Amino acid sequence: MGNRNGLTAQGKQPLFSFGVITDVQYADIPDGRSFHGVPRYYRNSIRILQNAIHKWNAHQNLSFALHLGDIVDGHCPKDQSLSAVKKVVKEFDKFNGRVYHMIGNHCLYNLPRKELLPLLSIHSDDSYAYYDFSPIPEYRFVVLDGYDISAIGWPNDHPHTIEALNFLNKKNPNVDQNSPEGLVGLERRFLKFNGGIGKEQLKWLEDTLKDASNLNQKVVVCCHVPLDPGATSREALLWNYDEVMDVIHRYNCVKVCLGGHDHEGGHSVDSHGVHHRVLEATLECPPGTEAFGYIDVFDDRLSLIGTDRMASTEMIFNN
Ligand SMILES: Nc1ccn([C@@H]2O[C@H](COP(=O)(O)OP(=O)(O)OC[C@H](O)CO)[C@@H](O)[C@H]2O)c(=O)n1
Repeated sequence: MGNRNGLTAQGKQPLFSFGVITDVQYADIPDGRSFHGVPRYYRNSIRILQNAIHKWNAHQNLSFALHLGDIVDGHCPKDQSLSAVKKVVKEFDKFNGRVYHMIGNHCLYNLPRKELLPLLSIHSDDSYAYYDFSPIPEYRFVVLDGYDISAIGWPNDHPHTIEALNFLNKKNPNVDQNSPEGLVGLERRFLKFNGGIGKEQLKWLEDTLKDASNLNQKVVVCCHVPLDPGATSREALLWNYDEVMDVIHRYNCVKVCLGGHDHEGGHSVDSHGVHHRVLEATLECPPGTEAFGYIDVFDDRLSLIGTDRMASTEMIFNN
């Protein structure tokens, strides 16, 4: 990975670079399949993570790494959830740099937020999992909590569980609300394994983007659940992706949105020129294949250098 003098093929030095991987979804169980029959390799995924970290460390110039969510799988036996999360975190700890996590539905099938967030080094008094950081003054990363309004992860009597269940009951009449049967077009996103961004978080996002604009920072928004229908299947889209994108489009500072959750991955450029890159999942890589990468950051583009099943992607900003 990388080249001898740190220059890219275009001959320019990146401002900084960072590692990316998503949907490790580890569990110490035999291989299985998704609901739709796609093979899933629960044990192999941690081997891919080990290889990713080996390559990231060999690169020697990655400032940090991002895991876009779903650290363990929902099929992990519940008496092993804690040890499984700790085992994957221990692997991430071997990376010579900070790792930023976000939460996915499978994390929340295993552990309640209160237990999960400290393990992922997401420090929050109220169990919300949104935060931002700035690796260099010119760039800011905004990490969204896509399960803020969610039927999974909060205590049953939490206002956000109640809001999510009321919302789902209006939008999805199926007995199994993980099923999109009968839902049409973009309404197929109203599934229990997705979630939404609540009012407070939307306000925080708006304030953060305002601040970033004042500081002349470029912003990368990260969320486990994708934000643009062009980059994902309709069934994997954030419930209120439209409200979130309305906020994002009010500011010119957001250049790229990164996501996970939709295991095949995807890339789109939306009506405002924002790139959406949904990353290919580790879990569905057959043994002998892999999916991870690193991103070189420039003032005018992000350049994803993918390994194997993670496609390389040039994300050039429109202004
Ligand atoms: N039609 C369906 C689809 C899924 N389920 C069940 O819902 C749970 C979550 O599904 P899963 O595919 O494991 O979710 P991922 O987060 O790994 O992937 C997201 C998708 O790629 C988005 O399209 C699980 O228990 C399924 O069995 C269901 O009941 N009915």
